[in-house]
Amino acid sequence: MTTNPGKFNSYPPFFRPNQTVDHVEHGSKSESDSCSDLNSDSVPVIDFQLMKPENLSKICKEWGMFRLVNHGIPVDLLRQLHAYANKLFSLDFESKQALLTSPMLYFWGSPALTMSGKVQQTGPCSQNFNWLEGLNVPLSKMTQLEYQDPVLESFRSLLEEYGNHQTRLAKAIFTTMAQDLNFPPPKAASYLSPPTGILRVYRYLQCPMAEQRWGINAHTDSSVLSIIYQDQVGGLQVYKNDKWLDVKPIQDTLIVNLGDMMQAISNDKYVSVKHRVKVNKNKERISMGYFVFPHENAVIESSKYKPFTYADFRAEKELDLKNVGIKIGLPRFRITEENEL
Ligand SMILES: O=C(O)CCC(=O)C(=O)O
Ligand SMILES: [Fe+2]
Repeated sequence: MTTNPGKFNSYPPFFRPNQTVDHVEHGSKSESDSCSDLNSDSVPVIDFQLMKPENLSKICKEWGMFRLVNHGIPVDLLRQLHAYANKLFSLDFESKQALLTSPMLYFWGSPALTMSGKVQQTGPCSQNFNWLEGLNVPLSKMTQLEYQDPVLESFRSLLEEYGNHQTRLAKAIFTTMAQDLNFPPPKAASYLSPPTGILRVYRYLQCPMAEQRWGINAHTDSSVLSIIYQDQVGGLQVYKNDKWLDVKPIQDTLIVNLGDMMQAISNDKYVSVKHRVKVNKNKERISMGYFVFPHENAVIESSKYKPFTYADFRAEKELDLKNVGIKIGLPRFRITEENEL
């Protein structure tokens, strides 16, 4: 493999090849790697222009995810965003730390951030690091600032445009789901709150021991909906029929994942899909995801869960990450016979 010697200056020191040699022997991926017989072409596809409750219903119940085509996000916008993300991530690590601060915040090692934007360490062991770096971009704050740096300002304005498209898609998809689930309109309005929308731009780093590390470990998203653009490198997998299935990159398509909040508000009719991201020995991967949540204080009422708000869910998740090292998520709120007694 020929690598540009300066290239690893852009990596957080922990992930530079000479730094990681001594982690090789320790630990391995703990999640089962049995892969699905399903062909990755079996990922369901929804045409945004033809979306109807009856097309979405079965897919949301059985898969909790789908590929979205005909979404109307200009291909040129996706290309430009990818190019800018690549340019910014290629800066020296120290420059990224200095330049990319709140509200467009640079982080690395885990996608789990606290409310104040710190990475939540999930235990003392370096094996728990995810092989990624990212930018956390709260959309509500993107219209209120103007960067002096021209590259950053162009990126900000492209992200704002991308965020507007993603918000348009999320509203339309959620409205169609709300029709399928027969939500009364006021409930539907509190369960999807566009001002909570955030973007996550990730660069998954080249990893010399790709077989032993994860880009992101298996998880479900906490969101109502997540909409992901991935480049052509690949690595995203979803869990279906007890096996892992590759979600093959297909140019200019998006991946929609249903999150935990969607599962809860649908009273478990829909599922929050388990997924993970593999890393690559020779290539970096860029993805740009949008995540949207319920209104913070909207009480989620259903027969399967104790009434709770997204704020309760987030607080519980932060505690579990700190104390148990993993997100427990919905089971914390589910009514079990034990809870009922
Ligand atoms: O990068 C991806 O394709 C998925 C990212 C993801 O699962 C997440 O941020 O929750
Ligand atoms: Fe995810």
